[in-house]
Amino acid sequence: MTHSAPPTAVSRPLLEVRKLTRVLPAIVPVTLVKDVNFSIGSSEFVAITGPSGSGKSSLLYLLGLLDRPTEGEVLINGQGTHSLSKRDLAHLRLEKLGFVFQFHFLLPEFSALENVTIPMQKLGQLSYRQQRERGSALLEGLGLSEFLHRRPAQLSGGQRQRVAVARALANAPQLILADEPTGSLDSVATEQVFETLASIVAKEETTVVAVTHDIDLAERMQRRIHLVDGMVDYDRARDDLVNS
Ligand SMILES: Nc1ncnc2c1ncn2[C@@H]1O[C@H](COP(=O)(O)OP(=O)(O)OP(=O)(O)O)[C@@H](O)[C@H]1O
Repeated sequence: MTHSAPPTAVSRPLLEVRKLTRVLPAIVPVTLVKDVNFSIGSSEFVAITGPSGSGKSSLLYLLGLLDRPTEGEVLINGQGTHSLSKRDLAHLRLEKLGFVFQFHFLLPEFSALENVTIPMQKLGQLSYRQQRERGSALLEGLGLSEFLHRRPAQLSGGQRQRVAVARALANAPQLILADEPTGSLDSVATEQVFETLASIVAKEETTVVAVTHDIDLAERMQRRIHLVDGMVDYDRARDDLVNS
């Protein structure tokens, strides 16, 4: 049920989903996501919330083009994605999307800086020197200038997750998708990572969509899409923004 209108009507939204449905085939099919519709514009900070098993991660995987819907589609900058090949989807992900997961998934044998340059190497648009410069600037911008050459094991949990955020920003994505980005962190590191994501939205003109169980964090984001049983229960702007 929709309790109030989404905050912005955008003519050509960054991300749009129409009648998005994902059913797992089985003797008794499992519906992960059902008839989900919304649009998300630039520089939005959106929480996806809902009870355990409500389909939050499944929805995020569909938004990130890591899984394909059974029905409906995901549009990025107004372009449909359903007919793209695996290779085209991979390129679109590399160029337009950044991912942050609950666990950092940094490569342990590489330094923070090397981890951040990996997506740039894959995209192949910058020289080695440019990659190092951009990687250093991203890490410095996230308060990690002293840790460029440290390996993940030499960093705290919050520092590792901020390196993962810098890696997600490597190719200047329009959209960052985060699945429980603070789920494995203590309260101090949670605050650092949250502030990092908020600053990206404010400064980089990047949209962040984050699945979270943390209702206090969700209420500090600009918009909340709440799922129940794979469906949108409500999609609303933060109250103080609605009333401002
Ligand atoms: N591969 C699978 N096979 C069978 N059921 C699955 C599969 N993947 C997900 N599910 C089920 O689909 C539902 C939605 O899962 P999903 O992980 O998207 O929910 P969630 O809201 O992210 O949950 P949580 O908050 O616990 O991480 C759950 O009931 C889950 O058990």
